Amino acid sequence: MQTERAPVRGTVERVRPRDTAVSVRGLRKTYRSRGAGGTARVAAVDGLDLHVERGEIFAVLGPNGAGKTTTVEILEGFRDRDAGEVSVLGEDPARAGRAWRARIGVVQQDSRDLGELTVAEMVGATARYYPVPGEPAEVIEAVGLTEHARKRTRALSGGQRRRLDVALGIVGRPDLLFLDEPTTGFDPQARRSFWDLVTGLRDDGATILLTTHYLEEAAYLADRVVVIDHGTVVASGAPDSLGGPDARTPLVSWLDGGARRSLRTDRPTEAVARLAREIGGPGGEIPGLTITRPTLEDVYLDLIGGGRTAAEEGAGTGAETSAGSSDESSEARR
Ligand SMILES: Nc1ncnc2c1ncn2[C@@H]1O[C@H](COP(=O)(O)OP(=O)(O)OP(=O)(O)O)[C@@H](O)[C@H]1O
Repeated sequence: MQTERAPVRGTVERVRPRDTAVSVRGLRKTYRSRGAGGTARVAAVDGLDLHVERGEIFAVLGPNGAGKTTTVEILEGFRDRDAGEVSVLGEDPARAGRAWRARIGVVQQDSRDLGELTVAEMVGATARYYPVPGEPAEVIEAVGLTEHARKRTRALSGGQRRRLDVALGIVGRPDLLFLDEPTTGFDPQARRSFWDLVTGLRDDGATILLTTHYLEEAAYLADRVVVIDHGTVVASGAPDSLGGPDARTPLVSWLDGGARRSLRTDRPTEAVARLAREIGGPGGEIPGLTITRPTLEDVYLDLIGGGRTAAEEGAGTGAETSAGSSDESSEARR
């Protein structure tokens, strides 16, 4: 369990465990689905464990159908589970009451049916459900909808509707905010301001549980990520350490007689110096040299079995590298 230093009166410090926001053990959910061949059972969530600490942004990643939305809906109290222990802000969502719900903010995957109300009316009406809501005009400003505040919600664009969903999710000033693919349809600028908004909420003490297919979003926002596939956890950790240290080993790549060659090494400077001596042109210039460090997306794709092929990495030939006899610990020919 992670700990934080908590100052105690005087000069003595003690170590205390951080609070838990969400705890899940052995979660299971099976659906019946009807198809041409009769009724089949789909294990959407298959023995899932999660631990989210208060005050962190926690991202749940996984391919389509991995079980993310089912899991999140169970945590939100909107879906029953078949088995497993679930605690959200100290309560079981299947039994929690109105006071618990007022502490939870939800932005679901699908936009709500919005109808005739204006943005300002909708946010104002939603605020009244909560004991200590945010100021509607400030919330509308925070999601960048001020100039559309008097517009009827049915007249909003897709990205503007999504921003309104976010406004409705945060207007109750939740302790725990669920964001299920919140930035789908956002333009790049809106996505950036949304990221600032989310980090601001975290800095104000909220816990955020985010599902997203945008890996750069998870890399930017999340304190920790979990990758799930077929309803179970395949990896978890901080975005920059997911998959273990070898997963981020840099790739040095260059052209040799027209063929692209590459070398994985945790000492790229040394490899480049050797290449410059051995195959470098005038001034030691190495043709087509690139050095890349795998991104969260690369690591994710490897974890779920959709990693880059040698061809995608530009190796093509599988030829041995001239630096291939190096003693670099994590060398791999591509
Ligand atoms: N109401 C339902 N009835 C039957 N099967 C369902 C139902 N909801 C989800 N499933 C199935 O359960 C599995 C997990 O679905 P879920 O929506 O939780 O995945 P997801 O990770 O959120 O996917 P996506 O990234 O596409 O949103 C899928 O195989 C899906 O087809």
